[in-house]
Amino acid sequence: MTTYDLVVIGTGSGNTIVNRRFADQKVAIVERGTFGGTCLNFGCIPTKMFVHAADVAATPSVSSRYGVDEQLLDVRWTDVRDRIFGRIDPISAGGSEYRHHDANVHMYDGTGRFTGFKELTVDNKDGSTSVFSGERFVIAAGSRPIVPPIPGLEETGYHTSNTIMRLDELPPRIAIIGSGFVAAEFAHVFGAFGVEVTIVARSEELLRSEDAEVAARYTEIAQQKYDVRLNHETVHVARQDDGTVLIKMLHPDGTDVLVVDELLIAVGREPNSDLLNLAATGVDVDGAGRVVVDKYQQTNVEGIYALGDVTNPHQLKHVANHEARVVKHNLLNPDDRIESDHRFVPHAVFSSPQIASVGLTEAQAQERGIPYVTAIQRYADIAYGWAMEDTTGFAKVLADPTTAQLLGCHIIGPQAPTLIQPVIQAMSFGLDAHTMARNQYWIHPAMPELIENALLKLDVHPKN
Ligand SMILES: Cc1cc2nc3c(=O)[nH]c(=O)nc-3n(C[C@H](O)[C@H](O)[C@H](O)COP(=O)(O)OP(=O)(O)OC[C@H]3O[C@@H](n4cnc5c(N)ncnc54)[C@H](O)[C@@H]3O)c2cc1C
Ligand SMILES: NC(=O)c1ccc[n+]([C@@H]2O[C@H](COP(=O)([O-])OP(=O)(O)OC[C@H]3O[C@@H](n4cnc5c(N)ncnc54)[C@H](O)[C@@H]3O)[C@@H](O)[C@H]2O)c1
Repeated sequence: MTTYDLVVIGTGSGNTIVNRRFADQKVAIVERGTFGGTCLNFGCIPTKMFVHAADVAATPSVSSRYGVDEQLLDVRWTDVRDRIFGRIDPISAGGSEYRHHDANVHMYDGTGRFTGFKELTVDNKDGSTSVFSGERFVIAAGSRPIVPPIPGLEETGYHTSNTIMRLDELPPRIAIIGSGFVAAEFAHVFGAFGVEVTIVARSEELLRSEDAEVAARYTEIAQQKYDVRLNHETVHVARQDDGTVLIKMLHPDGTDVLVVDELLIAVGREPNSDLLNLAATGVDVDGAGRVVVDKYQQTNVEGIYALGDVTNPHQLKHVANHEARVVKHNLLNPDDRIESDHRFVPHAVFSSPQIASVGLTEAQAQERGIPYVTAIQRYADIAYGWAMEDTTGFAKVLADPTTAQLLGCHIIGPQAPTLIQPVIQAMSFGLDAHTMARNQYWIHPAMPELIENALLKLDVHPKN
């Protein structure tokens, strides 16, 4: 049986590990789906390309406020779609091609599963089976959309984020079941393109894992743009004779029905660990199916590392990339390993409006008994936000009252994912709010004044 020095399962962030520094090693890479993984093919990149097109499509709806009258004439969906995938698909194909001709790498196109200690069997797409072993492994198998057990769903047919971006035409109406990242981003995309969007949420609020004030503000704004059904549990779906989809929902006051043309399921993602038969090699998973790793990203089996959505609860590309860098270093420097850093993991939702967050929410600070003060700065009260006539956006910061160390930041409004970056930097390097606000210039009248003013408002009293 062939033994590889290194076996990587999954070509998302896992693929970034194998570079020239592994040229003297015999490497196997295994991929069951589209080369390049979720972010490139089904996630971050195409969604943000659609979001950008949606932002452009949405401008006429607000431009008159500035004395500029614009009209949205048409959204040529197939052109939008084909421009995006016309740019993405060749990157995936090129990556695959490169790996298939990589001198020290054997690329397996198939599904891998462990069949013994450090032994992998791959069911190749061409119908053949390969069995080999590895000295060391990287499990980078990612996650997949959860499909809830709603009666009628399988027979009716539905989309997930894997398929929705490749629709043949824009539907007149779409229902999105779920109320998290995917729901918020696709509601913006389809809403801006003129589709009637209904969000069906089990919870009483959208984006409920955000800071409460941000979630409340987003929900309020979403209710003005879309048909938002809160506290609605979908109990049945069915395809009608005319091809439309009938959705039946239960809510606290009774039942509700909805008829749409397409259905998007967006209720979270589950790790792909169950495809790997990890018990055969003795790797532990937790109750949520995540591969358990230590601070070096190593599993309980020496030489088997894991990274990304298959192991961490964040399910974000920048986290998968960070972990891939840690794993790469530790594979190359087994006697001088480094630890991954999950202290301040930020995220952004590219919805309308945009949202970004890092650190503790107020509810989390309260639950953990951490003393904090907060300050809120509205976009409307800083020069650029005022110029834009933004009326709904704000930044909220949390800090320790005695040390002024930043504990969290939550922003809803224009440029939120960019505005939050200096706060992530300050938290990562221990820069306190007081020093951050006062000991540097803030360009006037640029949007980061939102952060400067929020920091200045904090009632903090550092001793030095
Ligand atoms: C719609 C959407 C939008 C997103 N937007 C963002 C964003 O804006 N910013 C952000 O930070 N994150 C975003 N994410 C999350 C981000 O895409 C993921 O966190 C990231 O791609 C995870 O990388 P990974 O390497 O862990 O897994 P993946 O990229 O999923 O790679 C895993 C690979 O392993 C393969 N595989 C699985 N099992 C096996 C097996 N048994 N054998 C062989 N191969 C296998 C899979 O086919 C897959 O290609 C988004 C996700 C979605 C769905
Ligand atoms: N901008 C980004 O970084 C970005 C964008 C998209 C996706 N992602 C990643 O992908 C992951 C998956 O996104 P997502 O939106 O599918 O998940 P999510 O975890 O963000 O939200 C899922 C929502 O669905 C609700 N839900 C669960 N079961 C339900 C059911 N049966 N019926 C109705 N609602 C139900 C949950 O309460 C939750 O609010 C995210 O957690 C995120 O990590 C990131």
